[in-house]
Amino acid sequence: MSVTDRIIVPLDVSTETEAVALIDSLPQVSFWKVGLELFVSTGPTLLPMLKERNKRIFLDLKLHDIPNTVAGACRAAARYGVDLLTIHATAGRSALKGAVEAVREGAATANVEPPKPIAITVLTSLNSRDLAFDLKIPLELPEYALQMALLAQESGMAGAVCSPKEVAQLRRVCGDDFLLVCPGVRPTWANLGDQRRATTPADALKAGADYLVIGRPITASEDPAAAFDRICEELT
Ligand SMILES: O=C(O)c1cc(=O)[nH]c(=O)n1[C@@H]1O[C@H](COP(=O)(O)O)[C@@H](O)[C@H]1O
Repeated sequence: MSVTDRIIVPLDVSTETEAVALIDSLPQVSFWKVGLELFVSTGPTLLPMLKERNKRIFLDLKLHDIPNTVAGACRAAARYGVDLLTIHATAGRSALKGAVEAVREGAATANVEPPKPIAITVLTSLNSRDLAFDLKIPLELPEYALQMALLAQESGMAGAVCSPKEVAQLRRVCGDDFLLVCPGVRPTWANLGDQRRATTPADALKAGADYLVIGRPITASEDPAAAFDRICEELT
């Protein structure tokens, strides 16, 4: 897979017009993420357009609820024919196992390929202090991220979303077939924003990430296409 195809760009905007403008300005992007801001604002309206343009779609709904509700949402999301779908690992084993089953059922009713269900381990906006003092989790952050990834793997999930700081360890323990998607990625020339456990794109790929999610360094740039190309050049 080329470096270009390993970068997922999030459509973190709130209108269809802004989303289409971004997609038009970045024809070289093959994998787009539709997340909470756009989905809550516009629903699934952008998905058919992305599919018509042969783009892959990461539907990042970060589902976190009781098993019955997660399964219902997974069944519905799978009908859109998207490629990746996120569920929080902390929804628990039953919800994760149910999600795996539900995406197959939903996709079958729409006669499309099921999305790969992937689990959020620990959001990249959190640091060790947040985990210990606010969330009261008595494990070191990398160990907790690993345990969440293992829970996802045992539940039959296709992969996990993790920080590039933890990806090497997850790759070592979970093996090569477990999909690892890393947001919280920053070129040296970009602002960190609210990301707390970031590395450069090169370090994230070297450490074993399959895909990188890179947003604002590209989308908030005055010239998104130039920023995207610069990241690809730095990776080759
Ligand atoms: O699931 C995600 O994609 C995600 C998980 C996570 O732990 N951290 C994280 O930043 N993300 C998403 O990745 C994108 C990062 O965007 P930037 O910080 O602008 O590069 C956003 O769309 C987030 O919703």
